[in-house]
Amino acid sequence: MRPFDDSDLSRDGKVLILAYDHGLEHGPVDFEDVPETMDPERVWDVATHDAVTAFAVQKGIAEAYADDYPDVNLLLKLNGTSNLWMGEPDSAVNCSVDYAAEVGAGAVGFTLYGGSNHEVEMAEEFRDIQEDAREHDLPVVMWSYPRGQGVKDDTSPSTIAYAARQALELGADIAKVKYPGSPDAMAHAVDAAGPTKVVMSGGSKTSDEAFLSSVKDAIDAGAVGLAVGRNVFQREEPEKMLDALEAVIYEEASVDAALEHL
Ligand SMILES: O=P(O)(O)OC[C@H]1O[C@](O)(COP(=O)(O)O)[C@@H](O)[C@@H]1O
Repeated sequence: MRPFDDSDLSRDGKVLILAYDHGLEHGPVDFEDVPETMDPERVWDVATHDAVTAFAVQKGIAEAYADDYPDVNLLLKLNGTSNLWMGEPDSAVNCSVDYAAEVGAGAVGFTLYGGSNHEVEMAEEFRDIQEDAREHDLPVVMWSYPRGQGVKDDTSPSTIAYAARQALELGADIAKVKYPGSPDAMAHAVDAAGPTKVVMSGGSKTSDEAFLSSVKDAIDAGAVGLAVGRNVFQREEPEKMLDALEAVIYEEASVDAALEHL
């Protein structure tokens, strides 16, 4: 397993990945609340905040802007699907690890839909990516999202523990999982992941307090941090939410103290 240290994805052993692949995964509808976020440059600017340890984007967004943001740690997502796809969950590999390294990535990301009819092919694709990433010494983040025919409840404690374990078994350095609803269930997922670190997925935009409380619970349960998109960039003042997350994730602040940043 690749050493998890302060040189790449983490700050003081903690992680805050700002995700901005929504234009592909969900479409421009995700930018309607704050229309300026349609412009990738606006969100690259947000990603320069000290709290952000990596910025997750697709290849096209990386190619167009990465050179202008040398201080942003680029996490290149290597597969993705649009919401227009109506089949069983699947995600097309659209970038190689070699090309990610060429574009300047400090880490790579891959979505695996465990339980989908396409799980076998996706796991095989991940094998190549994981081994190529080792060659390049790039950490691998798995968006481990059980989904599809084999999955009844994609956020149940047992499903999320399985998602975390699947990331370990297949060789990911970090498992990005949905919050399973309680600190105990998150702690169980963290146990299941063993040496693979766990980050919580942000999800759709919620109230400041509900969102920060779930982040706090996840950190207290042993998650190393968060991979978040909408709960940051769909706010009018995303930097203030990053200030609040910085307090919760790196400074062990209470939710009430963090809320003062907003
Ligand atoms: O597949 P879903 O659940 O719609 O969400 C996928 C999105 O969620 C993320 O994993 C995290 O972003 P959010 O914090 O906005 O949920 C993105 O990288 C991705 O675009």
